Amino acid sequence: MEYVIGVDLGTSAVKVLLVDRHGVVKGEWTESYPLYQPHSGYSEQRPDDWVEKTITALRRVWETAGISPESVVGLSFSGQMHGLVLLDGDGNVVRNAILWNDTRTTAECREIEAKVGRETLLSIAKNEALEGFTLPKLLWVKNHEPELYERARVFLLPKDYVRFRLTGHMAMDVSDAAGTLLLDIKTKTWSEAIARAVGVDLTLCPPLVEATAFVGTLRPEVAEQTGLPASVNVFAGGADNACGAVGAGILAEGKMMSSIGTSGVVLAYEQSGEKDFAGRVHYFNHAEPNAYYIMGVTLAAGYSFDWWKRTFAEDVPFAEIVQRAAESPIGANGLLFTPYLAGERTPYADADIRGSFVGIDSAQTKWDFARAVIEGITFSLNESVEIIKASGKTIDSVVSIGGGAKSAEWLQIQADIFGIPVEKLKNEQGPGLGAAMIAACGVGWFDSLKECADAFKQVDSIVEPRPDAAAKYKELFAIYRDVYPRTKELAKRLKVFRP
Ligand SMILES: Nc1ncnc2c1ncn2[C@@H]1O[C@H](COP(=O)(O)OP(=O)(O)O)[C@@H](O)[C@H]1O
Ligand SMILES: O=C(CO)[C@@H](O)[C@H](O)COP(=O)(O)O
Repeated sequence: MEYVIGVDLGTSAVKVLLVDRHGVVKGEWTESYPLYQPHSGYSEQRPDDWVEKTITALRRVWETAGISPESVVGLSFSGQMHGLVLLDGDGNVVRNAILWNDTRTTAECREIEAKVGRETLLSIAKNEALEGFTLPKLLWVKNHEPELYERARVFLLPKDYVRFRLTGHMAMDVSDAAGTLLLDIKTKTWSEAIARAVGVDLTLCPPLVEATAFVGTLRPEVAEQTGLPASVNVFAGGADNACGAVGAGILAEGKMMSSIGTSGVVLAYEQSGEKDFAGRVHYFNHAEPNAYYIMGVTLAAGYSFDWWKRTFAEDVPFAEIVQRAAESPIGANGLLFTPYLAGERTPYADADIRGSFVGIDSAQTKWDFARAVIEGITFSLNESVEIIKASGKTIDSVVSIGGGAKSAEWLQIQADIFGIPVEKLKNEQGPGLGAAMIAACGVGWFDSLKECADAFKQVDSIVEPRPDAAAKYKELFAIYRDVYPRTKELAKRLKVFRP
């Protein structure tokens, strides 16, 4: 039997999957690493932690599966998007990576809008200047750490850096480059117009490859450390949401995915790169060549759930929290939560907003608060569902992946709030499965990602929305939507009191 490996470099951990020709996950290994948040709105990681933990996971995944490493024929990647990794001329990291959920770069976003022009930016990069994207981070380093900026010779994104360290191949895949604000989405080339307008030297931008491209094999020392054969075929891989979409079979019009990871994402397939969504949604190149997707992002989805668990129920497993929360009624006995713990992107591009509990009553319990957090995260995702529906797409079902897909109770809440049937997959493994599928196609098991998805994707169940619940959530969603406009100025005034 032959196997492929999918490496998902997430925000909370690197997750490595060993997958056979039938799409069966024969092994998995996860290694976590720290997130550094020295100030409110700051979010950094050490790129060498990613490399160290990925190498450990690559060895443990085949060892614990009890297979011969010689039977691994292909490997690819998915990774957290936008994170800035700056390298010097020797390929050494010059500073910690500034991540996708870091919101320190509001001034740089205004600088990009002033120098490039919002309409020009939207026509080329197809996305608004948002704090989470890479170019604002690059300009922040140029503005605030000029000596580090001077040392930098190239920038990479998280998974591309790990792949560079494992193979020696320096490149960035297009689906991830789409989230930098420097890529011309239609031509899939670095935009000279944007770079020149903001004063960034295009030589900082690495070569571009498609997510499906063969990029080489493992460095001998990496083969030694991982126990994998140096001859393993390595394929570029894609952005985590593009790979999540591949794994969920979002490879045709009308398909939509809901992913509750550290971030929350609602994503829909888009065949054309020529449309104009006026920046209301993210608009990125897909991991499938010459395809695209649109998506809305809740910055603190699983991150809000993590925060609540860490603060109020540290020793209670996630699954038990969700079960206890499900015992609270719809609407959590009159309690609403907004998940703006790290600012927000969709539908409010607001780095200063922070979360709220509204309606706190002395009769409410800890589990009402847990339910309010779960409902608030899902209401936020529903804002993106509504935007995608309003863009004219006909969506007949949504595939749920990530932490929110791990429990029947949260799947039901998604169906009731979205008002759309929710597909639960048998082998839901998030973006890592999409990365494995890229490798499976690359080694010739399938002729296309669509053919692979048809073979690998297995629907376990479809959760239907319950009319009575959906009606109650429609009322609650209207109240939820009133919270942002009524708290955004308060959040700005509270900013001076934040750490
Ligand atoms: N059993 C569970 N039920 C609900 N949510 C969960 C469960 N396990 C983990 N989570 C949530 O899922 C998130 C992790 O999802 P994952 O896709 O692995 O994250 P990432 O890719 O961002 O590292 C965590 O933030 C956590 O809040
Ligand atoms: O910023 C985005 C997408 O624009 C996030 O989706 C990141 O890509 C992080 O993903 P997770 O760690 O939540 O999977």
